[in-house]
Amino acid sequence: MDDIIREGNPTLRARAQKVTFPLTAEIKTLAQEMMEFLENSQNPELAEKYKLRAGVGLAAPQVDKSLRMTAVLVPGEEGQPAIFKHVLINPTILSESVQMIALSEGEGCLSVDREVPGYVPRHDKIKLRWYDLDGQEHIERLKDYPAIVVQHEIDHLNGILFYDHINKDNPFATTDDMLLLE
Ligand SMILES: Cc1nc(NNC(=O)[C@H](CC2CCCC2)CN(O)CO)c(F)c(N2CCN3CCOC[C@@H]3C2)n1
Ligand code: NI
Repeated sequence: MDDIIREGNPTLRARAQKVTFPLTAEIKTLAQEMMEFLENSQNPELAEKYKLRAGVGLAAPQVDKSLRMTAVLVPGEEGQPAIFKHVLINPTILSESVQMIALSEGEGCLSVDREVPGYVPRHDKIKLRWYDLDGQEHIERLKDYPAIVVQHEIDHLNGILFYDHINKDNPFATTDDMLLLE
């Protein structure tokens, strides 16, 4: 897994390019490496051994590839299958709920080496369309945690970082109907 780029690298603020099919071998390899990184980062032994920060998502721009591709690995309970494990190519949010939600702990980012406290308001439900490595179209409705992760990743494809959404005047401001996810 090549190095993850940090704030200041212009690639993080660029709009990533759509991926064209058929995928090159290079892009297929990149997709596999991104998912492998997430798997390793969620394995306590490997994360320790390779000094990896844990991740549930990784977007291609974070490894300096300005492509509309992201790997997402939202684990299930111990020993259960993952809740959402996909490489999303050219993902699009087709619709989004009025209902907003935020992680009560705020968010972090593997490309941001500092704590930025505050709620990151996101849509609680999204209807997501993406293409898989074989070019097959998928459409799924996501809610709560998986929806939050996917929105964080799609933001990266549009040059948006999580703290862009934090209220400058009151980082922990909540609208009365905003859900908080523990
Ligand atoms: C919420 C969380 N964020 C972790 N890190 N940040 C990330 O993933 C960034 C993306 C997430 C930040 C908020 C929404 C998306 C990476 N990003 O920058 C990509 O754009 C975690 F690591 C984590 N978990 C819970 C599940 N646990 C399973 C066992 O292994 C440890 C793992 C820890 N939950
Ligand atoms: Ni991130």
